[in-house]
Amino acid sequence: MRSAKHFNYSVKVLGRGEKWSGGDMSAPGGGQKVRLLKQFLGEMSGDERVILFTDSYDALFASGSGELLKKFSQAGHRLLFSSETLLWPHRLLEDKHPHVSQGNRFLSSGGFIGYLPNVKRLLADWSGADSDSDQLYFTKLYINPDKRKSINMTLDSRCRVFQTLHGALDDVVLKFEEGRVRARNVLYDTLPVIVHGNGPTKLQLNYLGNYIPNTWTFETGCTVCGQDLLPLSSLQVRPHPNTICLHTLYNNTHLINFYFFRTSRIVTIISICQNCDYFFNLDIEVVLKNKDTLKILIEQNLPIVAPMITRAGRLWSNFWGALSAEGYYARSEDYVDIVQGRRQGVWNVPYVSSVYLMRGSLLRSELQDIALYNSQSLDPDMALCDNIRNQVRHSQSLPPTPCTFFNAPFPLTGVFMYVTNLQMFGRILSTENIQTQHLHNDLWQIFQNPLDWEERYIHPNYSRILKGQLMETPCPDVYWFPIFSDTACDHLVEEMEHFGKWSGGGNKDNRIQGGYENVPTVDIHMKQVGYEREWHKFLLDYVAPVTEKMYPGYYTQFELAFVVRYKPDEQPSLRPHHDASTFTINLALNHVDIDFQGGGCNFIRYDCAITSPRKGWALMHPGRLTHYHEGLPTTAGVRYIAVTFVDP
Ligand SMILES: O=C(O)CCC(=O)C(=O)O
Ligand SMILES: [Fe+2]
Repeated sequence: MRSAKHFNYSVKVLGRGEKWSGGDMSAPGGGQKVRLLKQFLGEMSGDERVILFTDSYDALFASGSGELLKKFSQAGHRLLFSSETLLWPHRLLEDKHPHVSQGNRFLSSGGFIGYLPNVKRLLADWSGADSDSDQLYFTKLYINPDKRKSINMTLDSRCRVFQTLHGALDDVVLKFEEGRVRARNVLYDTLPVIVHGNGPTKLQLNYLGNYIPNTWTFETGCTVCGQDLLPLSSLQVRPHPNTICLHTLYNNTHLINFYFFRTSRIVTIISICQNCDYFFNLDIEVVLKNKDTLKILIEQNLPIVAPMITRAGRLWSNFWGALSAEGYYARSEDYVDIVQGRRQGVWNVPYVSSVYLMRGSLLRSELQDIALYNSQSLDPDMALCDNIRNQVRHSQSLPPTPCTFFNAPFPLTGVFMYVTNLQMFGRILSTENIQTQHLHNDLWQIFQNPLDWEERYIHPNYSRILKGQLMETPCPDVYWFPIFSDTACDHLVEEMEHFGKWSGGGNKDNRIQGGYENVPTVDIHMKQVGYEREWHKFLLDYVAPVTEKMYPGYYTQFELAFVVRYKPDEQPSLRPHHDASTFTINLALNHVDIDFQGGGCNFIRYDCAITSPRKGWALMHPGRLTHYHEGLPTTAGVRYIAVTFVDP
């Protein structure tokens, strides 16, 4: 309808509101269309009147009536039929088909254009049942030389007017023209006027419909995305729509619950959605960054719409642009452009997951009687989309229009699913290799979900350091900069306390090479809690850029990293010493005056002490020779630091 309106076709829909009894594509049928058309044309007169008939729910217009009539007249016959590559329902009739010099040899009943008297002649002999095959009826007339001649019919073999997609998927591509898009048949080098997604090609038609005739073009972007919006202000009955959110937002500490939530959703959705306006599904692996997401989705006013979210820096997203023959993921030609935002719009796609808004009314009508997430063979998300694609969408009633064009109903219209990338909405977490054995498992997520890790654990002012701001030099060649967030400090301390195997602070230490520690502290090595790889990654990604600024030429290859605990009644201080390092990173994990009294690091040669260490800030200083140093006594509370010896 959108494409018809675009070209100002006036549309008469035949059989609207009537029960369809013409079959469901699983077997020959369609006779109802012929009966309806014959009935309708009975009252019509005019020898030079041209009638275009097309199937309706799976067709779209790529050009206007001027081109249509011109091509019809060029065909040199009074009735022009759509053609297709496949012969059905009776393959034995093949020999009877006239040969064509180029193009499809077989008739397709889904579309034709002709003068009224010829169309009437075509329909004159019909006395079949609604469930009889229209395809067979028309085909028999066509292969009968006398009938063919008297009706003066021919086939549009090279798809100049009608493009059927079944059997021709590889031959039809999008052709972008200035401000408009057409389909191009690359086999016959033609630009069809009507594209018909006959047979199992509905998803391909949806794909083409995302562009044709001007839905999205390079010049205009999306031209329909702002149409038929539902302003939130129009929802006046209740101040807030009765949206149901089954899943909590990712809270960073309970990644693993994702699995639990997934199964619970399948059970609860059916019982909970009795009278909601919308069903909003939000899986636990979704990180929404756009606080207007729900508003935007509601306003988009579509049966099912998902905000596009992606895995940071990857091509992974929560939609598929195409399906493979087996119903699994396939990459559409535009997938990468959509994921990377080079094409922005609201896209009709065969699969969405993780986060989407569904109209509540859908659950009470089209989707009422099905177990949404159930399937014999598919996982719950795929089952949902499969079920949705295969449901009937009750079309909205259209105003009556003058009848120059005909159209027929069909049963399986499918509920459309859309994904919008008009705005940035958020990300999907990677849920692979989730560690569960630690107290703060998210600390370990630096590899899997680096962006989320950074947001949570890196100091908000860290980026200013890289811009050359905020760096302090409290003592000669000692640099001081923010790096860890409060949460990072807390989690690391809590993780260590949870682990609990603090060293005794004695010289004997079989955790290190040689088994002897010259300057022992009460500590736990990163390695002991399985955090060595992650700590190294943290050093590489966040410390090395600072190091390379201050001490150029040194890579961060750490020898030893550990968390030290100072307590008045345990080990309160550390005697003057050199570190076993070229330089050292000394990261304060808690607050002086709040968590402890005293403490700090004193550089003896310079008589320079940092006595007010800041939580989350790191000291970076040479380890030997010039920077002989000591840990000052902690007089109350507990002081924690994370120390890394770097020795490239
Ligand atoms: O207490 C401090 O800040 C100094 C710690 C230290 O020098 C070390 O652990 O090697
Ligand atoms: Fe030291």
